[in-house]
Amino acid sequence: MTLNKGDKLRNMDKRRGSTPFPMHHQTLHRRSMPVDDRELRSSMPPVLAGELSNLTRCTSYSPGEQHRDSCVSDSSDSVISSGSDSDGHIYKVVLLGEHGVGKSTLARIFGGLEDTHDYEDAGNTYDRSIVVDGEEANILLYDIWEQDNSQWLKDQCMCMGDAYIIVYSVTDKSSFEKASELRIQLRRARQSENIPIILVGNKTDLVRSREVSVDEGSACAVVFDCKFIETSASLHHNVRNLFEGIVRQIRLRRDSKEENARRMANCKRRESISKKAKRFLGRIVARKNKKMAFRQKSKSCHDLSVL
Ligand SMILES: Nc1nc2c(ncn2[C@@H]2O[C@H](COP(=O)(O)OP(=O)(O)OP(=O)(O)O)[C@@H](O)[C@H]2O)c(=O)[nH]1
Repeated sequence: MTLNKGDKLRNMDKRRGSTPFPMHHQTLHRRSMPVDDRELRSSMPPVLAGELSNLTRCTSYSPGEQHRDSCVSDSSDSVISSGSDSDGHIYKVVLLGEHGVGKSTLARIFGGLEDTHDYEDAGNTYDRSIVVDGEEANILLYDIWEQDNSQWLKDQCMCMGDAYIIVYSVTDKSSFEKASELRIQLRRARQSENIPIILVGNKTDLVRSREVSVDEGSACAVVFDCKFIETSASLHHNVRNLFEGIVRQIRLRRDSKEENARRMANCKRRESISKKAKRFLGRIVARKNKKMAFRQKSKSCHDLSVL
């Protein structure tokens, strides 16, 4: 039986119900293209307009699906604009990385579509509202990076994000090297900005095929001044921490010190006694280990809740 697009989307809605994200991660709606691309199209070389059409396949919404166009459809929210929605907390997060490292798998988990094999309709931009530290944040996650894209489109990707997730596979050394290159490109493109970036070593479940160690990953993060986490999209390990972490990193840079301190205090209040004890012991051990200055710094790249 052939399903029409509406049926497929309704099915996806059902799958979204089984998302591994916790209940408080409410899905508002999913969009498969950057919001309003008219501005972008008018400013681009004609030959690239077709390329953008492929890139941003537009998906219609199923009738019951909640719409939020009032927040997102005006032209100020085009692909290339960024930062206009900080008050509404719509954060544009862009996935970067070599082919096959797991970007789309991570994105689908985030979008609640991890069970779908209908990649044609899965789209490449996901819009979710998640609650982090007791406050809601809206994330637009762009899974549109392709090595084969034109330089112009790559440049757009480098400019449009409020935050970046650079993914490599721990089973593929060359993807790790590519991740470093991407970090350098990003630094060049956004020189004066302090953009949140998380380096992600994915596919940790493939233990026997590992080519990049945790230490190599964190050392790279320290050198490139970004955060670091290892994930297994297949096992859903650390995926939630990754997306919560990116929200925290954005907030730490965007919001006032007072606001972040208040959040921190709230979090600590909610922390269990065992977590508090762990943190306390961690601090004592770190203080005693004076020779570990580098290690301490590299450890902090694992903590996605601090700068
Ligand atoms: N074992 C394992 N496989 C994974 C993991 N994440 C993704 N994969 C698999 O790796 C393959 C590539 O994953 P994708 O999500 O398509 O990778 P991508 O980075 O989006 O690739 P491109 O679209 O080519 O850029 C797929 O077969 C996934 O099922 C993981 O954590 N563990």
